[in-house]
Amino acid sequence: METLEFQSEARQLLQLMIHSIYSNKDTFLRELVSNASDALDKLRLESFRDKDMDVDVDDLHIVIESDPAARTLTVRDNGIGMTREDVVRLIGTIAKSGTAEFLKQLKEQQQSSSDLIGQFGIGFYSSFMVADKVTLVTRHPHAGGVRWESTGESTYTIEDVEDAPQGTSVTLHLKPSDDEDKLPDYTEPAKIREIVKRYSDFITWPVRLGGEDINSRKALWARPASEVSEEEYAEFYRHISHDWNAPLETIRMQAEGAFEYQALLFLPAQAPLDLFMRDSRRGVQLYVKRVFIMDDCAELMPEYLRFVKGVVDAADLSLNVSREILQQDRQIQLMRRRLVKKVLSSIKSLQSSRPDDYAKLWGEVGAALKEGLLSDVDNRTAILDICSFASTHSETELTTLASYISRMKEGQEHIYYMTGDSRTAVEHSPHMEALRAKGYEVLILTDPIDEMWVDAVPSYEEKLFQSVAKGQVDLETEEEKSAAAEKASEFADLLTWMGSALAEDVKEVRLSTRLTTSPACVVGDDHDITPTLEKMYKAMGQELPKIKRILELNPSHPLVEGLHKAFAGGERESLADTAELIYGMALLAEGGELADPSRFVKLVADRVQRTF
Ligand SMILES: Nc1ncnc2c1ncn2[C@@H]1O[C@H](COP(=O)(O)OP(=O)(O)OP(=O)(O)O)[C@@H](O)[C@H]1O
Repeated sequence: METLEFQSEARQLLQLMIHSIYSNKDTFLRELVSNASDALDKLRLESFRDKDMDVDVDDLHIVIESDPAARTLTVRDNGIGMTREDVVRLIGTIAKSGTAEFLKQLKEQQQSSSDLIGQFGIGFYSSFMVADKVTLVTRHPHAGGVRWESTGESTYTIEDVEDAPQGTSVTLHLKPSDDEDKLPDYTEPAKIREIVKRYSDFITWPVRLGGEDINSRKALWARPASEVSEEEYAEFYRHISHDWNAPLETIRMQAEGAFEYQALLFLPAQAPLDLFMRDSRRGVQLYVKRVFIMDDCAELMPEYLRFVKGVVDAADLSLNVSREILQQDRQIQLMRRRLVKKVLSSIKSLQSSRPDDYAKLWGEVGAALKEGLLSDVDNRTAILDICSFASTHSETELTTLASYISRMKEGQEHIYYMTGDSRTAVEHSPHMEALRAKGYEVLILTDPIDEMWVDAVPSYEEKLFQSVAKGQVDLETEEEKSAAAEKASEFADLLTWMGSALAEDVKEVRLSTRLTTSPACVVGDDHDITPTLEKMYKAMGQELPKIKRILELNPSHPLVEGLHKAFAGGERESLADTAELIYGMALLAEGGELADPSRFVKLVADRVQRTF
């Protein structure tokens, strides 16, 4: 027998379970039954793939046994089981992405830890909410038996056993029942039956207690919608999503005819913790005629809809279907197209019928949805329809593009936006001045993905998207235009000189029509990438050639007027420093970074000194 230590994250989670703050302790049984059901799915699948595997798959089931005298409860399955290595890896450590983040959040907000536990899904470890010792005996078809035991403290024991049956049994040595601590007597058959009915009724495998099947095993998606209760949907959602919250919306679909399928999909009330982590995700499961085939079926749901959970049951596929076959199957592609349209249209109807729920969903998964603007060109308009953005129209409320357009000023041709790191940075950026002065509304885009899609999506409802930090701002009247032309010729020499003084950093210096109070700002050409995007590329390790933008000066700002005068008076040497200072200030004003901050500070210090 060997005694091993739990990995430190695992130990922390176990402590959390032992001193559980989660009030609904019944859920431990759901987790064990759910794991057993997964193990049975896996064994059946393996037996399809590996014809030589010598296991009996005719009577796959889950058995629950209780012993009131010994105060034990056992959940046993004859599924895939685990090898010794599996046990050490799967039960002794937590490889799940997001664990570290989860534990951090938990430390930060002790209050709502039960919600967080729910979101993370603690699976097997939840046994320690109700047991002071857990024994697991398991055997994988290709390996010998293993016995694992722990009290949930820092260590566990593991040993080989001779005569373990195929599959896994988990025996809980229950803590004494205690009404005050909301710990019922889990050895009582009525209690067990009630929990299984409530949480696991739809499990496709029989769950047996005292020789009797206690779950109805009816696939929810095969039952008439009118007969399935909200609560049943919610439990099923929890089973497949490992989210302990109820779903925000349930979507059902059915197609008859040449290619028959049924789909039961869910939109989450809370984003999965791993939404923006690339490795671990569980999306839509594929079933064929009620038989589980695979998890996370990428062929059924595009990546940007990875928060959609659920089941698709296709009648006309082979049970042996592989990812390769799915990828090439035209019917699957058609089906996926319809599923995507259905999800997008469901979100759209949520938007009009339950705006608060829509807003909640958008807050949770909007940033993922926007990825679709880049990857799903066919549905671009449908995605734009359901997008919401912060805007200068309201401090707190988001706006849809349709309502932006409804507020557009007479003669306004563009949907103005500005990207940046934060709302404050965008609002205070000099680029906004003229638009604010003229009363135009500007969308404030601060998600990293915004930097990308704005370059790819030209318009919405025939209105072009226009960055306020790029290109020239349109002038409205003839007077404005001729006044600007006059100023430009007045400043021409200064601009040329400054252009060459700053040639390392900018490609042009020109007068601005967008500034009212700032002396200067830096703008891009229409097709230049923005500084934020440049930063993102750098963070991903991509070296880009130096991007030079355009420095715009505000000719009515006293600083620029003074510069103009000094230049006309023949001053050059100290003006080179001034030019550099103005460029640096423009960068800082938009929340950008200076190439050489210490040099900038020195120039400022020099100037300030001279004022004493
Ligand atoms: N009855 C079982 N038979 C075979 N393997 C099992 C069984 N129970 C657990 N396992 C293995 O141990 C792993 C960890 O289980 P655990 O319940 O902690 O997490 P999970 O089911 O993967 O996810 P979640 O925490 O979201 O429920 C499982 O993924 C599975 O591989």
